[in-house]
Amino acid sequence: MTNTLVLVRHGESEWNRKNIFTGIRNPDLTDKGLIEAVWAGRVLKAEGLRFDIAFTSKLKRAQHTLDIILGEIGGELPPIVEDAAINERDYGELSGLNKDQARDRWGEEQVLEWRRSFDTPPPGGESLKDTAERVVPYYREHIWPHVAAGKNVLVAAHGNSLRALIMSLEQLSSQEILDRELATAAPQVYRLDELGNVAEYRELVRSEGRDDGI
Ligand SMILES: O=C(O)[C@@H](CO)OP(=O)(O)O
Repeated sequence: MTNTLVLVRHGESEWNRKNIFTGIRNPDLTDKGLIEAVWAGRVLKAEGLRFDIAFTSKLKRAQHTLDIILGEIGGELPPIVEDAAINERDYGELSGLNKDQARDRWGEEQVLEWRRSFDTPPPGGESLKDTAERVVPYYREHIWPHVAAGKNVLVAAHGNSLRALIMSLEQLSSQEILDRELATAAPQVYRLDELGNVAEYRELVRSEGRDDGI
């Protein structure tokens, strides 16, 4: 038996648009982010997927994305669990700063290391490793049991909290996760075996200029 777990990063946020480090700050979606979330809901519906339970963070860009997706899929709403354990990685002192200005101040290499290294936290913030240390135990205790019980589970969260989870699911090395980028609102569809190993993985990606309503 394989069970379905879908991970989706929130749609474009106001701070993604402005190129600002966000972390656990709380901007909402842009108009484009809203449309992306609608697209994600429609494409999941077109796949014939319905969800028995959904998880999201305490941040409104992820919650709003989830609400839109579930609304597009329609039918009875599944229970929704909100937990700070799957919040975005805390960017510490970088939160609220423009990414280009941060590069001017600290240099390209330093900023890239804070953004994409595995275990170097930005000042006052969390590394991807720190993020994994809260996301993965939460997944094992609270999310996986539903998948294991044969339920379809949707998780709407954030670029880095999901990268931390994907690293564990796909058993990627700290080197391999560095290049893994998640597009906004592109559902990552996993079929997991009874041990939680990935039996099948597909990313549903938007192609620009589609005119079929999806
Ligand atoms: O600002 C953030 O919180 C994240 C996600 O958008 O940025 P980065 O791409 O640097 O991980």
